[in-house]
Amino acid sequence: EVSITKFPADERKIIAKAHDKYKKARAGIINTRHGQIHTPAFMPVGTKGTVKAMLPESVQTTGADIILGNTYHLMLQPGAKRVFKLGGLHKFMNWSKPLLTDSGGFQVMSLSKLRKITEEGVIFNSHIDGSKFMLSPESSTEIQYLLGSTITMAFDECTPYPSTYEQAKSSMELTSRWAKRSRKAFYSRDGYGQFGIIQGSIYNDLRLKSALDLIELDFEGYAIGGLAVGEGQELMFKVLDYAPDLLPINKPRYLMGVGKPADIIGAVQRGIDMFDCVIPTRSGRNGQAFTKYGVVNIRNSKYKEDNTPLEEDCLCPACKNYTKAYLHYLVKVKEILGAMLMTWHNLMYFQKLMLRIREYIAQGKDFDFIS
Ligand SMILES: Nc1cc(N)c2c(=O)[nH][nH]c(=O)c2c1
Ligand SMILES: [Zn+2]
Repeated sequence: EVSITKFPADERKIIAKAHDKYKKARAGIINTRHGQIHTPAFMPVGTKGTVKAMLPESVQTTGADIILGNTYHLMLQPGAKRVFKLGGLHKFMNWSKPLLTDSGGFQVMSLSKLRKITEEGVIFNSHIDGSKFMLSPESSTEIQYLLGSTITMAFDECTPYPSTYEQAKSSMELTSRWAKRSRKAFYSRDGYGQFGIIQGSIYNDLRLKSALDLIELDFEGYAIGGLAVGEGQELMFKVLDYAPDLLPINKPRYLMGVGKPADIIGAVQRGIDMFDCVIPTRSGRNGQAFTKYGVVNIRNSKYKEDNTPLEEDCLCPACKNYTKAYLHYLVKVKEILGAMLMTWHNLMYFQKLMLRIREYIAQGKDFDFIS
């Protein structure tokens, strides 16, 4: 069963003693068929069955307990049936720990050129060769089963921002109907779980209705969708000031697509347990390193003769064995090693941040740090 195991009662009392602002923060363990997930957790994005520029064993050294795979990409290439025949995504990509796959709906809307939303599902043309596909609650759930996902996401419609109340209402109602069909199509097994995704945009009554609809389906966990879609941090936090409280306290809460360190800290303070974002990997490949001194744009010429590491106390290979001057050079000349080292550092930075947050919560200490 995918369940969140909270700290023993006396440690919970410590958390409760923490400053009000932190009272909703919680640290725990999600137990799954592929191992434990220590929360709050950050999931590196492994879009096409690989965390770009990283070996899976390198991802493991950063401290990641779980990575995310994208159903849309994997269903197009190499195809879910082929991955199943080859032993599933864990074996295919040599990652034995938990895997969460998204439902594919979000990426269909952002990547495929031609698509049509119907009650049945989304009909779309592959962005690769234009061939026609249909993604529905049933087919998305089956594809994720064939991939062997530890945590399957229900098929939803991500309500765009901004949306009128009426638009958000009808989109949320579609997500509720699709959630019911996704839940029916899910093959329930010990140690595997399916998460529902609540919508409702910035409207609290719609968020409540969405939560009530999905709680009825008794998912193993719940995601908050429709955020990190351009609304900005202030509005996102305004929704997070109440939305996590609408969800079962004993089940994991996953904020999709978030985010920068400050976003993560603010969301943990509001009761979120899980995160995924391309920022550490994508920005690493683009030459941006997250450090305790702030973001370092390594392409800046001021680093071309800087013989110091990105962070003197970081244990990643980039910091242990190389200098900013070398990273500057590699990224400038577009050497693959540059992308590898910058990605490795950023993933290590994000996992260190999550580890520190978990420690501070367990000790009932305030954690406003973002370094
Ligand atoms: N920011 C977001 C990122 C995401 N991957 C998703 C998603 O996959 N589904 N639904 C969502 O609402 C959503 C929001
Ligand atoms: Zn480092």
